Amino acid sequence: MTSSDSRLHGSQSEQLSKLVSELQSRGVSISDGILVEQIPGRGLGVVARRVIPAGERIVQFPVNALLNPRTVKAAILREISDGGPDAASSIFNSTAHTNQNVDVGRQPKLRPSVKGPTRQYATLLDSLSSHQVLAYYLYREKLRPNSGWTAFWNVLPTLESLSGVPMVWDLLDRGRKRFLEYLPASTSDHAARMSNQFWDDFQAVKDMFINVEDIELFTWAWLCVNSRCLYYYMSEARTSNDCMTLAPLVDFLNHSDEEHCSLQVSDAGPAMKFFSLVTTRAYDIGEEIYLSYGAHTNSFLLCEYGFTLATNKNTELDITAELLEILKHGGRKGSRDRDKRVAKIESSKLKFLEAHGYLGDYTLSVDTISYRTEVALAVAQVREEVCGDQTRDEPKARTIERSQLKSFISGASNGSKFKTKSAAILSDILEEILKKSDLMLAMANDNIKDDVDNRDNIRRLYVERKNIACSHLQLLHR
Ligand SMILES: C[S@@+](CC[C@H](N)C(=O)[O-])C[C@H]1O[C@@H](n2cnc3c(N)ncnc32)[C@H](O)[C@@H]1O
Repeated sequence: MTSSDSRLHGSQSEQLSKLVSELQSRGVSISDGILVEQIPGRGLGVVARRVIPAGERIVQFPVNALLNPRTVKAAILREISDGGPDAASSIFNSTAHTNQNVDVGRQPKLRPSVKGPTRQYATLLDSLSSHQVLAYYLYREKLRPNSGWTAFWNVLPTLESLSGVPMVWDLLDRGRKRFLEYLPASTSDHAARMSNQFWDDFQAVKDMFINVEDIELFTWAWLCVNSRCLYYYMSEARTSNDCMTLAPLVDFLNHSDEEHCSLQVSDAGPAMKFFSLVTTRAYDIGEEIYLSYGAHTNSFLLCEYGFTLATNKNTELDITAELLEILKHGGRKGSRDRDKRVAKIESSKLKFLEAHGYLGDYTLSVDTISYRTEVALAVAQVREEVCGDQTRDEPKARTIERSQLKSFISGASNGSKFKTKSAAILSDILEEILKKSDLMLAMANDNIKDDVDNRDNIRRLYVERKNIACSHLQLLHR
């Protein structure tokens, strides 16, 4: 692997060469067919410097050279066992041992290999999520002049170049907080969930370790982990969210909605386990090599990674906010048509949906309506009492309607009874979405003139919403 000096500024190119040497000294094999380049609009990326056939292993890591909870916890514990109690007190808060916030229930089985004085620290580390432990490790190592991974930290994006992520607009502002007002509701909900998770993680890390004060540095570390980790199964993981690994260099691959490469784990016996990046198609010289980060919509990509795709085959229109509004209040004030069609309802409809596992996540793809959405549309049109418990003296019509609804939810009927009204409610929602999208597009154009990248990302979200709304309106009015 070489770096293309012409397109990387001097020090970055030097750091990249150092990173490659560092990786090779850790047993990582890197194909001579790739180079890292600056790609307009995408930061650094990986490019083919010769023809690469499908099936070529372009990077191969011995698994102990990866940066994941298993390897970083082991590194911290090694430091403690080599340095004794002084080393432990230079890492852990003295209150961490007694901290009531440590959720004992979340601890996985202790690794039997961890014995003796480091065992209590292993227990503490195991109480953190993978994201927390990795973000802490990046935070800490970035500050250490003698870190074994300095060359890696030095080629990671700066916090400023991660500022496409809406969570950062809120956290650090820098004149961008106002962009949040232009996001569709489902995207701002996603950004808010991420912010909450970030603050929980920051608190958990501050509670456990000393010297975690610099919010900007922690934001950088947390976002690097969030946007660069790959899926890697570890038996001690509590959930798939814990299966996170950093694989320096592989993390320079940008995302495409097409599959171009795959990640493989091969096991050739003890101490011979490898994590590899393998091409799944051929590449010509100069072609960028991509990895699919998953079947993600632009809204998801923006929130988690800070970019959107000009064309994305994973499009989706999220109407959760609009439909919940109807389920809660029976539509907006002044929409007489809808008031006629949708019964006035209170939260019993939401309770009913929750009890049946259908509360929230209402989406449409270009040509299909998700089943969850169909169920919510059916619930939106029935009378409130239908969603309550059956009473002894209730009218027969209500009992029949409830059983029709339940039979649709359970899949025993096709819900044809609800179709006409569902179409009318959906049509209203989509017309509103078209109007609102036009308004937001105009406002984003007028008010975000100074930040073209963020403006264009926001614009794409509304263009996508409009396209799906139009396609469904055509289907509904056919
Ligand atoms: C795993 S890193 C990929 C390497 C990254 N470009 C860099 O310079 O380090 C993921 C980040 O790359 C950028 N990125 C990835 N795919 C992209 C794409 N298709 N278009 C624009 N930016 C992309 C986003 O900033 C994302 O958060």
